Amino acid sequence: MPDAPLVSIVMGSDSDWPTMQAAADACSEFGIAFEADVVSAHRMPEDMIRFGREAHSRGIRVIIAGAGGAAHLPGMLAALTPLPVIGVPVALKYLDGMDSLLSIVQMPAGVPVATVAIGNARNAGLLAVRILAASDEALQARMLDFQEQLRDAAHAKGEAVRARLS
Ligand SMILES: Nc1c(C(=O)O)ncn1[C@@H]1O[C@H](COP(=O)(O)O)[C@@H](O)[C@H]1O
Repeated sequence: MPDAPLVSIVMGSDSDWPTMQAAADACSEFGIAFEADVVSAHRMPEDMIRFGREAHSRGIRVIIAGAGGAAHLPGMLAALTPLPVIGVPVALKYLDGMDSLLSIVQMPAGVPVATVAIGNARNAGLLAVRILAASDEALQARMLDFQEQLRDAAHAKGEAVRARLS
C-alpha cells in the first residue's frame, strides 16, 4: 500500500499545475508522500470548506495552496485548518502575478499563510519538507545533505566566474 500523504498540494485550477508541479517534485525528491488536487474557494466553496476542515484529520501535516489572480484559496484554507499553509502566487496573463502575491501575502494577524515568491512552488515544496523535518531526524539529515549540495554548487559557480577573469 502507498504511504498516506503528509502534504496536500491544492490549486485553484488545473491551469496552475505547470507552476505547482515543482512543489510535487520537491516532495518526491525527499520521498515525502503527497496528494494533489484542484480546490477552489471561488468555484467550489462547499468542497473547499470540507477539504479545509478535514485535512488534518486525514493525516495531512502541511497544505501547499497555489492560486492565481484573486487568490483567496490559501487564506481561506488557513482560516479553516490548524495546519501550516504555504501559499504560492501563480502568475496569470495580466499583472505578472502581483495580483496573486498581494492577495495571498497580506493576511490579517492570527491567520498565517507562509507565502513564497511568485511562481516559486519549488520553495513551497522545500519549506513543507523542512516543516516535516523539524520532527523527523532522518529527514532533517537529508535536508542538511541537500543544503551541502547547494553550497558546493554555489562554490563551483564562484570558481567559474573567477576562471573567466584569469
Ligand atoms: N484564485 C483562484 C481560486 C480561488 O482562490 O479560490 N479559484 C480559482 N482561481 C484561479 O483562477 C485562475 C484561472 O483559472 P482557469 O484557468 O481555470 O480559468 C487560476 O490561476 C486559479 O488558481
